[in-house]
Amino acid sequence: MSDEFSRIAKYFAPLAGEEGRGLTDDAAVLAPPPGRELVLTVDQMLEDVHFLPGDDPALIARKLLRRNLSDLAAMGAVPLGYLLTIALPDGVGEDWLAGFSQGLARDQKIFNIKLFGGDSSSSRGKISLSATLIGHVAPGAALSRNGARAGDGIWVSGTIGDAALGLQARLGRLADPSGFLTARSLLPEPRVGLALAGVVSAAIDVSDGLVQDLGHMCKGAGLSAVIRAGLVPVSAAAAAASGEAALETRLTGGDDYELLLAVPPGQGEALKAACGDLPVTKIGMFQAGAGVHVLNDAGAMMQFTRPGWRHF
Ligand SMILES: Nc1ncnc2c1ncn2[C@@H]1O[C@H](COP(=O)(O)OP(=O)(O)OP(=O)(O)O)[C@@H](O)[C@H]1O
Ligand SMILES: Cc1ncc(C[n+]2csc(CCOP(=O)(O)O)c2C)c(N)n1
Ligand SMILES: [Mg+2]
Ligand SMILES: [Mg+2]
Ligand SMILES: [Mg+2]
Repeated sequence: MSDEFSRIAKYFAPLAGEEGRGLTDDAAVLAPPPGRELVLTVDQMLEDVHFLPGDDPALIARKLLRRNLSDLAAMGAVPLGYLLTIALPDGVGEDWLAGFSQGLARDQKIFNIKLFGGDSSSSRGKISLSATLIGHVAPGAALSRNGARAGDGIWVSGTIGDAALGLQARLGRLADPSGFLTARSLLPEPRVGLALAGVVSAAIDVSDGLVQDLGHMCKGAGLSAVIRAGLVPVSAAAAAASGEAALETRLTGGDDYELLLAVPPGQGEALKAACGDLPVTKIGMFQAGAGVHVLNDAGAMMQFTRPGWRHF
């Protein structure tokens, strides 16, 4: 395999914006857009934790960016660019790097972001990646996950549970004849670009699992949430994987990268207008109290083994 510096020059320098100085300096220099605040977020992707050995490197690259773009979406931020860190074990070849950098290039175009810089290291174990995304918002306009108020509706974008079922399919535990669930697991759709400021009182992206991430909103606001499992939007492919276990996987499995929103009464139509073609669905309400209460179709409280993904 080529060495660190030839890899940077060959695969990463062509992706860099001018802030990255051709990836030939000690750091990047970024002029924030005039009158805007910067929003910074970082998420990692580790082999065997976030992706499977042998997964397509282009899709790994794109999911790495998209997991972070989803956090910018949850903040209501416009993406600018990113820093990339990679640690590769010996054995990872040119093909992998070529595919990985092509994946980055593809999503850089789609989301209008540039590479600012990063760090490269060797790993004695598995592949380790992280991206630090930088975005911007109007001063004071960043959304918060902690701003829900009692009486706000709980709304969610898109469909929930596809990626968690898709991972089960990729592990050979579930049939996915259309490939839809697998695709949702490999390539999430971050909901960037929605004008949610002034419409929602809180926002979070669903990464760990709907129930757990809703729990963060509740804790941050000092409130409880009541949702109906039967209202949580489900894709046709996910609906085909019916049963109690599939429902629990959908509500707690994570990797959705959909937005969970607190929406004041009377703002539902404004939310739909802000989301355009992206479907948004009301699944419950915030109220006084603590914790997340999930009701089944009979109105009984559901219990789950765990509310979502938690690293040990
Ligand atoms: N090691 C760390 N050092 C400093 N801050 C951290 C660390 N890990 C998490 N945080 C901070 O804790 C908060 C919650 O992080 P968390 O990673 O759970 O959020 P998330 O990225 O939305 O979720 P996910 O990682 O599941 O996508 C964020 O403000 C994040 O910056
Ligand atoms: C191989 C493999 N096993 C499990 C999962 C599921 N998974 C891993 S971490 C995580 C939460 C978000 O990550 P983090 O909290 O680190 O940001 C989820 C849902 C996967 N995607 N791939
Ligand atoms: Mg995180
Ligand atoms: Mg998040
Ligand atoms: Mg995240």
